[in-house]
Amino acid sequence: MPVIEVDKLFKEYKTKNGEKKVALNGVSFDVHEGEVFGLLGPNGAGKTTTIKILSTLLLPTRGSASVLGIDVIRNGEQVRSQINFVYGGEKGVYGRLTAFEYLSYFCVLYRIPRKQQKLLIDELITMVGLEHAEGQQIYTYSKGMIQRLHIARSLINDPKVIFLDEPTIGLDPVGSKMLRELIKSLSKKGITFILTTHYMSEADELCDRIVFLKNGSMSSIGTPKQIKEECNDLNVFEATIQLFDQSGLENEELISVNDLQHITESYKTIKLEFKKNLDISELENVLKKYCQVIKIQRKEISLEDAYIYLMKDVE
Ligand SMILES: Nc1ncnc2c1ncn2[C@@H]1O[C@H](COP(=O)(O)OP(=O)(O)OP(=O)(O)O)[C@@H](O)[C@H]1O
Repeated sequence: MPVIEVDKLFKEYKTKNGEKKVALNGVSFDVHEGEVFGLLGPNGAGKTTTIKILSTLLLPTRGSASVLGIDVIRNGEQVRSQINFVYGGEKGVYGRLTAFEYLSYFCVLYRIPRKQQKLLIDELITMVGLEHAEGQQIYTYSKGMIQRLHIARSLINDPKVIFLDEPTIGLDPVGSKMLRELIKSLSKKGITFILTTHYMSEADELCDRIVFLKNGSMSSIGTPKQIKEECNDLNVFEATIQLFDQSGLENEELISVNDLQHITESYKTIKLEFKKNLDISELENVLKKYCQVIKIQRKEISLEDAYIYLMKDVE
């Protein structure tokens, strides 16, 4: 049985001036035990609304959803004891407490018996790699360390499902990497993660499956590989060129130039997208009208390429 079942979820908000805003328009998906499942899409696509409904913070207008077979609408309290969540850039830490004191406070809130608290906190602190900083006040922590502390906090009630809303926002590459490794190791232990992120390389590395939301509806669902394969009429090349007619190249109808990145003053590497299935020599002939071609190669489609391609008509 899936850990999460979402069936035709529909959510309509009423805005302050009385207008109606459809945030979710019939979203359905299942998530399985130990999966890292990504909700991806542009601002306003409905990701946070989905997470809020599944974590019982918001009721849908129509549709149904369950976590571990428990209905989130009728039995929210039972669901809450089985889940937890971490929001990216979360402030709610008490800087003057140490990590140990902070987690002790939450142990009390979660009614963990006093005798078990120390053992549990030590275990969690080790799990998230903060044992060297356990006695330090939290205001001395880096953002990455704070985010790992939030993960430790989210594990206190032994949740089966954890919701992560942009967990690596504002973290440096090393902090992000450590957090991703932590999420992967916890998912191997059977915890299911529902994650939102705007970082496509992160989703590609971390997520077993992904759903792309677009204006409240599902546009694609599958493994990152399956989603990239959906874009089979997208051709991406990378070329190193010496440009003599920039505006000509920018206006060339056959090519869409994604990225104009300086390598040296005279050479540029550009990423090119084609709708038509040109081969490399045909592409080179088009480019030669505007530049000298030093090197050209076909690139594998990244999840970001797929995202931009699949989301291109979002308002
Ligand atoms: N409380 C609210 N009242 C009215 N409209 C809302 C409310 N909350 C969200 N919305 C609208 O619902 C839509 C979906 O919002 P949601 O926050 O779920 O998107 P999101 O995909 O999480 O976006 P982001 O990437 O910016 O976090 C948006 O158009 C948003 O403006």
